[in-house]
Amino acid sequence: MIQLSNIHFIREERHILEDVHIDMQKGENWVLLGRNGSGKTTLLELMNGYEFPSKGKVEVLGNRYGQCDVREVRKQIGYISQSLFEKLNLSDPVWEVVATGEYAFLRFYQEIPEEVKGKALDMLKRVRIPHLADQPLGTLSQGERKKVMLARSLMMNPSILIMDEPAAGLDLFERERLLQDINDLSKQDIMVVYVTHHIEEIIPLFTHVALIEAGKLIASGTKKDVLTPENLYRAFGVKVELEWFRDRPWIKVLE
Ligand SMILES: Nc1ncnc2c1ncn2[C@@H]1O[C@H](COP(=O)(O)OP(=O)(O)OP(=O)(O)O)[C@@H](O)[C@H]1O
Repeated sequence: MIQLSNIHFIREERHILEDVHIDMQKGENWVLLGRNGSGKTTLLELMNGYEFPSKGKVEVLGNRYGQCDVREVRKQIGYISQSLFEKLNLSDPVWEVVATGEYAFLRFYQEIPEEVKGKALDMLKRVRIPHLADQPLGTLSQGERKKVMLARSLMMNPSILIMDEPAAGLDLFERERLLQDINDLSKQDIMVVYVTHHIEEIIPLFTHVALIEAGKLIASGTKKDVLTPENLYRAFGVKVELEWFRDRPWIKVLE
């Protein structure tokens, strides 16, 4: 569903990505894991067609970027990021913010059809915040805001859902509630691509991990193959021990 081949991304004489290959197949859900500034968000921008590689090939849902209308491909991709959140209007009621996802608008300037409103309310039920439907977006907690983004991105029934550090800034309770909603996506026919630097966010939904350091791929493949103390040391420069509990990896720092 997403193929990145021989990707190089050079800006201002800096090699930000170097010879990256990742092949994401249907039925898989991926985590891109790596330190701050390793190139994770840049990879997401390439998948969305907001950036183009200096060299290499990006193919998404059978469309080769550069030879297709990227806007058409984007209609099948949900993207959750802080920069998108910042474009939303904090005074709009939550249900309306969710409803805008149906058309990939940022705001409505005309009446919203009843069926779209109904669908938005259903999405809010799905992420367990139906009681917040009429509240202005700006009054919500950080965790609730992330759930609104998730509900909004599901409105257009995407084939791929890309999330850039959705759990950043959440406390343990809020993080686990959000991760539970994301894990529930396993019931749906949707590929999830998730960026984080926190290993414990690799919930059972995720099947594969790409580990990246300074723009280079250290390893990519099934999570049990990639998440070894050796690979994590290469990516994070910290010696760790790793333990699997309920199909989630937990780490102990050794030094
Ligand atoms: N258009 C650009 N021009 C110059 N430098 C860029 C550009 N885009 C990204 N970079 C640089 O590339 C590096 C990788 O950035 P990126 O945002 O992809 O990292 P990241 O792994 O997502 O980091 P974080 O976890 O901190 O969000 C950073 O050092 C960033 O400053």
